[in-house]
Amino acid sequence: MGVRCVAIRACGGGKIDPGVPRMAVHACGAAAAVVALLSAAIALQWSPLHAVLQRALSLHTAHATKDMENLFQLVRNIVPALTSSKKHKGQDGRIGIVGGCQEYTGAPYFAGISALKVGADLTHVFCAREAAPVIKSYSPELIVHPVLDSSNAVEEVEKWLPRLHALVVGPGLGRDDLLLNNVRGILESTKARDIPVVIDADGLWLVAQQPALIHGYHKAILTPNHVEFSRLWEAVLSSPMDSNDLRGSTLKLSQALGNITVVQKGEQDLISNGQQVLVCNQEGSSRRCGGQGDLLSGSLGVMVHWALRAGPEKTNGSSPLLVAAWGACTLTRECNRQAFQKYGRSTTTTDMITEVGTAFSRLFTT
Ligand SMILES: NC(=O)C1=CN([C@@H]2O[C@H](COP(=O)(O)OP(=O)(O)OC[C@H]3O[C@@H](n4cnc5c(N)ncnc54)[C@H](O)[C@@H]3O)[C@@H](O)[C@H]2O)[C@@H](O)CC1
Ligand SMILES: Nc1ncnc2c1ncn2[C@@H]1O[C@H](COP(=O)(O)OP(=O)(O)OP(=O)(O)O)[C@@H](O)[C@H]1O
Ligand SMILES: [Mg+2]
Repeated sequence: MGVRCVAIRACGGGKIDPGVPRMAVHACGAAAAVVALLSAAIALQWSPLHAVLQRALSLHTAHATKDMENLFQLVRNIVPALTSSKKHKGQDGRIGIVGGCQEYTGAPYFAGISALKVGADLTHVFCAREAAPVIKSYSPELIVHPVLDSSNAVEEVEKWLPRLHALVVGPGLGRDDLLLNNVRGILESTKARDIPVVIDADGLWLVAQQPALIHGYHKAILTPNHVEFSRLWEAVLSSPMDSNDLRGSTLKLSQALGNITVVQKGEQDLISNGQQVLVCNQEGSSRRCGGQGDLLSGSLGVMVHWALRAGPEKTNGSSPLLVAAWGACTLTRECNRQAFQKYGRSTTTTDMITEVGTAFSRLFTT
């Protein structure tokens, strides 16, 4: 806005004319714009308006900084301490990942290993038969169940559900009808047991086909990327999306889905439960390799368990799901930043996962 006013001044007028076309403004020339920028800066520096703006901006910055500090503290509050000798295996998280098919084996691996690296004790991957040996070969850390395309898939997963603290549904699931139908049954069972669920990737495809499946389930978090968000919007809202108001859109989508938590990933991650919107703009990088969303959904699976277990005193009355989502977004972006510093253009999601430990300590360990 400031630059635009300045450029209009350079055209000879002292008044701001909102009707001046941008092209006309640009035609004034770069040199004039530079002179104008300098003179406007000097003029503003001396005006009382400058003082008011300065104060408003610093107040805004102070509030934003304070909010940010608070959010970091809330995430720290939910992280389980590693000081007790009375811990048993599984206590800090038994997380299920539902995904993995013939085409996609990397995504469920990324989600599962990220959950472990963040601090879960056990990760179970429920995938299609063909994907299982491949996923197992990536890592001995994951427990892999080749059940998702079997005729009794829902029963097979139900056997494990009572032992799981959270489910991440969708990474590398694909869009095969048989698999999607089984996942529908698994989601119904998960809701009936009140288990928190993170829905990502092709799990969101399923939700876009059948929003009622998740509508109003308060332990659900959806993590759409840009395209997945638009798809969900079209499925549940009749009005066109305002792409200039992404915060408002995230809030509205959450409301339309019965106030479930929505994380719209992008240049900034926008997180809403239909009542408030949190923004995560932790520095990342411009490297947009595939799999970063899987790192996010796997991390979120653990953090949502921690946040719900910690209870509202630890999150200071804020929604535990919002706190968990903000924590997982911040962590993912920090992993991206750290990996990019080391590997630049060749950064891949595997490099980001290597950074989870140091990124987590840097952000959330006091
Ligand atoms: N190594 C693997 O196995 C991976 C598998 N993946 C899986 O691949 C399947 C399809 O996932 P997709 O994310 O491709 O979903 P879609 O098939 O819905 O495609 C989304 C498309 O949108 C594009 N896109 C994303 N963000 C955008 C933005 N801000 N602006 C414009 N375009 C944008 C992407 O390039 C992609 O082509 C899922 O099952 C997913 O989990 C991915 O997670 C990536 C890694
Ligand atoms: N333009 C951007 N600038 C900075 N960070 C971004 C940008 N777009 C996405 N991210 C970050 O990358 C992470 C994954 O988001 P992305 O949109 O790539 O998910 P995705 O498409 O589902 O990924 P995946 O390839 O795993 O399916 C999020 O933490 C998000 O904050
Ligand atoms: Mg994705």
